[in-house]
Amino acid sequence: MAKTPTVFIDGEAGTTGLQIRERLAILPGIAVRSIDPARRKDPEARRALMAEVDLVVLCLPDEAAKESAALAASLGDAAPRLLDASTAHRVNPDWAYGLPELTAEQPALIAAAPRVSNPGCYPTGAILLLRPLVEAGLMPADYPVCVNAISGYSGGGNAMIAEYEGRRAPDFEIYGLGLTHKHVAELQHYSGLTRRPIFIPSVGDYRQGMIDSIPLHLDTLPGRPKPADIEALLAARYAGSEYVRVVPATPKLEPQALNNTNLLELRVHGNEALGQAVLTARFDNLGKGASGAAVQNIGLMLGIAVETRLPAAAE
Ligand SMILES: NC(=O)C1=CN([C@@H]2O[C@H](COP(=O)(O)OP(=O)(O)OC[C@H]3O[C@@H](n4cnc5c(N)ncnc54)[C@H](OP(=O)(O)O)[C@@H]3O)[C@@H](O)[C@H]2O)C=CC1
Ligand SMILES: CC(=O)N[C@@H](CCC(=O)OP(=O)(O)O)C(=O)O
Repeated sequence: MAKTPTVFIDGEAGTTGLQIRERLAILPGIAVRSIDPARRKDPEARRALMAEVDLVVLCLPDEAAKESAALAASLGDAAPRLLDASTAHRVNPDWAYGLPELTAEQPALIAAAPRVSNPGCYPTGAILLLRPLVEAGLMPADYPVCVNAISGYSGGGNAMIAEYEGRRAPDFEIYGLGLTHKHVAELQHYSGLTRRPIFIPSVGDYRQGMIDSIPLHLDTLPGRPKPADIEALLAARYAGSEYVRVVPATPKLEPQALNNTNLLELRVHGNEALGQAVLTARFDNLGKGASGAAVQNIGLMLGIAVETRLPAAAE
């Protein structure tokens, strides 16, 4: 009988790590190995456990993720495969980008890669909206894109959760107004844009759920497409996708409807007479934006079927 693959989640007590652990706990095809909590930041203890497992999932701040990747590399031939949930390696060509829906080839690249970087929450939705348009020539690569987004406060990890749940944070705020948010690099790179997009995130007083929205003046696009043309392009691109769905436009949209799932909905809200449209992507920042996506990638990397929903949502 084939050996059950083993996984160590480095950072399993954090927001993302905990949700990956909960999802993996119900899978019979994977054995999760945990570190002694007292030694969870001890490099030697982490390195020793890395040597014993097939796959390490990094759910750490960027600097700690880089340190962990170096610890794994120091094991040479005994190094485990890595899946990094942080921002540290997302545009590093030595790491596969863990967005299986990016291209037809991406699932096979992820399945074979020694190192995979899980995408950022905000870029996941924006890339899935933009890349097909750029590839089809419907949007020029140098188009001046603006992405607005809202996240639940769990997107800021344990520190932001404590601020909101301790009533020490505003009900709503926009941020990243220096225009240098850490997600812009991967958003631009994997969308295929040559001009740096403007990205304006915001966070509200609710735990989880995310919407990216991208306004378009259709008369500035080649061929002046109608909203229905864009919707048809996206629908054809994601036909048959297990998790990404193109669904009808709605006059209003709230961000929490897909929580605890790995689903992502794309919409084209448009007004043909005005020549304007807004593209939206709705998903769970902790689901397809983090832990659900990580479990999807773990399934591809280990070649096993996985359940990407949280156990409560799967009932
Ligand atoms: N939350 C989200 O929606 C998303 C998060 N991510 C990314 O996932 C990663 C983890 O984020 P998140 O779970 O939100 O963060 P949290 O702050 O909730 O968790 C991080 C965990 O890492 C631990 N940790 C910190 N430094 C070390 C270290 N040197 N060695 C071992 N453990 C360490 C922390 O312990 P302690 O608290 O004791 O310091 C904590 O348990 C980040 O890179 C984040 O950017 C990605 C997508 C979405
Ligand atoms: C609300 C909030 O603060 N969100 C975080 C993004 C979530 C995150 O940490 O994302 P990645 O690890 O995927 O890059 C932020 O804007 O920095």
